[in-house]
Amino acid sequence: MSPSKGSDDVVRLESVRKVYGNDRNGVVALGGVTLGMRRGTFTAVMGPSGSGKSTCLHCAAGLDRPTSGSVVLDGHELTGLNERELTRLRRDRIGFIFQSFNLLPALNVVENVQLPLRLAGRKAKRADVDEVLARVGLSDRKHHRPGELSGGQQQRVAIARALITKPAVIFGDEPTGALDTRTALEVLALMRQAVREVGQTVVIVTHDPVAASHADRVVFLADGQIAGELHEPTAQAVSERMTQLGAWADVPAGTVN
Ligand SMILES: Nc1ncnc2c1ncn2[C@@H]1O[C@H](COP(=O)(O)OP(=O)(O)OP(=O)(O)O)[C@@H](O)[C@H]1O
Repeated sequence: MSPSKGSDDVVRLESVRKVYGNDRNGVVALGGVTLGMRRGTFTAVMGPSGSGKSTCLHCAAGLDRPTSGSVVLDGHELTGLNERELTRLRRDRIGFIFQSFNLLPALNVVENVQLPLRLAGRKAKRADVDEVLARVGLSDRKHHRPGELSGGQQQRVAIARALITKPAVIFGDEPTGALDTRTALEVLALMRQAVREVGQTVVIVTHDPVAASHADRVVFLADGQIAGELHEPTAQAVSERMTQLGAWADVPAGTVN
């Protein structure tokens, strides 16, 4: 396969290797991955359990450091940055969406959305907050706390919180993993909309072929290596590729969409 190349890449991993533990009994989570994500595209990373998906996402987002290789995000080489510089880069240029939403329970919706800007010492303009909340369909829930919202609504707050900083990339680690099918589709549609309407770059890890079919491209990992990719994927094609990779071997029949 030929990973995408070129200056349009907003994230680029070059020969990224990640070994957990020491040289003798280490686990090779990534064995030299080269991969680019173009600006304004939606990429899903898939692969069997333990294939290195989360490690790949974490290295790309500066949450984990590669053992060797290079990661360039929005023109910045991450591997040379110290912890403080990495923290600032994550705060200013990256949005995160997690399976478990990660909202602060004591803050209401508006305050949760404003949080990344506050942490950066920037003023969150009310009009900007209103705009992102309208975009995710939560204009009527501004003063609710997370505990008063459904799972789908909480994830929409997390998307609004990720969008408010206008990050170079939004990374999602199983962003629909805790949602029912219909709610997951709404959340995926919102991410798709952010890509289409404001040119947002989105990269998610998912186990779900239906979720992956919303992406422009699916990148498959197996044993810490790129094992192929699909463009304009259908859920059926993704599912077949996962079967070829032996992804469902340990899953009881009928539990995969
Ligand atoms: N902190 C760690 N210490 C040691 N080994 C780790 C650590 N994190 C991940 N690994 C190992 O690295 C490999 C890749 O893990 P990773 O979590 O990236 O896979 P994954 O594809 O995201 O898996 P899953 O789909 O099950 O979440 C696995 O063998 C895992 O056990």
